[in-house]
Amino acid sequence: MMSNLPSTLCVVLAGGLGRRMGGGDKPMREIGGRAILDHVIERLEPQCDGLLLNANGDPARFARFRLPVIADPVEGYPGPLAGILAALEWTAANRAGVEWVVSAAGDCPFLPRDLITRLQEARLADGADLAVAASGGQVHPVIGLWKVALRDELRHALVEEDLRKIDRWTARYRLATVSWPHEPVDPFFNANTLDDLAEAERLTTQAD
Ligand SMILES: Nc1nc2c(ncn2[C@@H]2O[C@H](COP(=O)(O)OP(=O)(O)OP(=O)(O)O)[C@@H](O)[C@H]2O)c(=O)[nH]1
Ligand SMILES: [Mg+2]
Repeated sequence: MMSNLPSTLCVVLAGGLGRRMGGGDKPMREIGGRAILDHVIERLEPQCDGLLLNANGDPARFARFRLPVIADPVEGYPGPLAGILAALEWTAANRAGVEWVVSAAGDCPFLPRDLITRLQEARLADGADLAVAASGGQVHPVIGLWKVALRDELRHALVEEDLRKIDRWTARYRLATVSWPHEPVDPFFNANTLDDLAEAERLTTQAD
């Protein structure tokens, strides 16, 4: 990262089933002639010290992105916390010294270009363990800054306690919340349905 903030990896969460869109990989759906994942990578790559892709099934379908593809380390599609756990455990095993991971959803084509800086700065300013993003008065806990050292506690919560909701896990820690303006385009707009894809196509001309 081009600052004096701590080294931070980024994980793109693409581990969901995309049921509201009829299944398949939402990040591979196209907007403006490119996969949503291309938009996500273009926005995140300059901000971080390495990108990971969390996805289940055959990693070969993502080969052209040339990213490490890491599967959920727990079975049964328990939700985005599984992808966050995958990233924290991968980072601990493969990138010694990196203490922070930012997660972003793979269906968000307009992510802020200052996402990591602002999450890290808020976390430091508040003396927090974690930070999450918000816009338009809504918190988006899938987009957050996570401490690698909390991986065992997260694994315990997921596996032993069957905890699923991100909010229920973050409530256990000191949490910073960082808001972004949602005009002209909500940077956390996410494409969940085919109608959302059409909406994203319209918004792409207005996004920065
Ligand atoms: N690793 C992992 N990520 C998940 C899981 N479920 C959802 N996600 C991710 O969490 C983010 C937000 O989830 P949704 O927008 O609901 O995506 P989804 O679950 O694929 O879609 P629906 O089935 O329509 O709800 C997306 O980036 C998903 O890829 C899961 O079980 N494992
Ligand atoms: Mg979504």
